[in-house]
Amino acid sequence: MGNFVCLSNRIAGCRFSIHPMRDDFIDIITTALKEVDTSKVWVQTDDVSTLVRGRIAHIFDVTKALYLHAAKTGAHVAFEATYSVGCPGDTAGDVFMAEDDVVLNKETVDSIKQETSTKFALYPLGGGQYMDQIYAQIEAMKDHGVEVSGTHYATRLDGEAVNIFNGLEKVFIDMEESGSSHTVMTVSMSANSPSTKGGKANE
Ligand SMILES: Cc1ncc(C[n+]2csc(CCO)c2C)c(N)n1
Repeated sequence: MGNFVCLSNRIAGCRFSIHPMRDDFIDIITTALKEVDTSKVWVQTDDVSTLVRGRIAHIFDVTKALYLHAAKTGAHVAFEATYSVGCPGDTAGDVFMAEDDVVLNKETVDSIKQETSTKFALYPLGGGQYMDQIYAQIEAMKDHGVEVSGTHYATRLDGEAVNIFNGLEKVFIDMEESGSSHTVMTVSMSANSPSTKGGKANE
């Protein structure tokens, strides 16, 4: 994301899966992986998920682009991701730390309109005031033009996927800048779902 300056050189990463609910799911996943420029992250895809590691700006740029390329096919797409920065048990390997925060996919991706339902949960690890940090970041998400609502164990975000990813990136940057030693965030997204938004499956 180009709008924020990432002050940290710490390794960030995201392990995520995209599940398109359509017969051509292989094509949707593999085409999205080819369409996205991943040259500023370390990337590894296997039969379960894809792992990207590098600077925060590129981790969000690449995951946002992959989600949007898959969702723009019109298929019902689910995205499950765990973002992490500053893991004390981490190794310095399996990473590509680009020389700058100049992102490679923003220009092609930020014009894609894609309404998206999201639930995210923030886990500031290793600090005492974790509930205050979580509440502050939920409040901050309201500055990104998305609808923010509470639910059990997560916060729901409804709006444009680009705004949601940008807001989540800002959450991560803020956590880094406030000195959090290790931050984890889980994200579930759904695009083009045939279900009623916010409706309960058992109703
Ligand atoms: C982002 C992401 N990476 C990997 C997979 C696992 N996966 C399931 S089907 C398929 C294509 C055929 O091999 C792959 C790679 C996923 N679902 N989403």
